[in-house]
Amino acid sequence: MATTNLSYYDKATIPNAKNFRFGIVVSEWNADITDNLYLGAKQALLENGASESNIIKWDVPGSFELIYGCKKMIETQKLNAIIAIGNVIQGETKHFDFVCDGVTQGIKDLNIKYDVPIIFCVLTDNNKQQSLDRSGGKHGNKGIESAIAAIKMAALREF
Ligand SMILES: Nc1c(NC[C@H](O)[C@H](O)[C@H](O)CO)[nH]c(=O)[nH]c1=O
Ligand SMILES: CC(=O)[C@@H](O)COP(=O)(O)O
Repeated sequence: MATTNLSYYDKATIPNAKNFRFGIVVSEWNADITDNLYLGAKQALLENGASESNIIKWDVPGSFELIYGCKKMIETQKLNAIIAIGNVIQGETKHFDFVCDGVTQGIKDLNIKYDVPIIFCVLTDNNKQQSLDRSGGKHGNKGIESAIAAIKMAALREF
């Protein structure tokens, strides 16, 4: 089993985020899951020095819209890193595959095109329980993991 605890990190190894400005784009699909991912990410940013006023949150309808939301945020806001938050759960059809692949490729492309790191905080799960387990459940909160990645990448971007 590849899953590790998504929330554990050594605070002593994390750069201070006090001078960084973060964007968080959150999908409204499966909002009970994405809200917990967002709260985990925001709390981790604040615990590592970020100011509440330096965390900009936008909502989009679904994970596929994370692509445009992140693009627009980069083009209109002065940010050090962005966290893209979504939760895609397998349904009856292949739509899951296309949404997951589309948002993955889209966010990858934005990371190549622009000089603002976008962290992939999209849970792509077989069922709801897997989503619950990874948004504050037995496997931790991927929002926390993503916030730490955002801080580290914002620091790397300063080089
Ligand atoms: N089924 C899920 C979706 N589907 C909606 C798409 O993301 C998109 O909003 C729609 O195709 C219109 O462009 N989105 C999720 O985030 N999670 C799902 O489980
Ligand atoms: C993963 C999704 O996009 C979701 O809408 C799948 O629903 P379904 O495949 O049952 O239509």
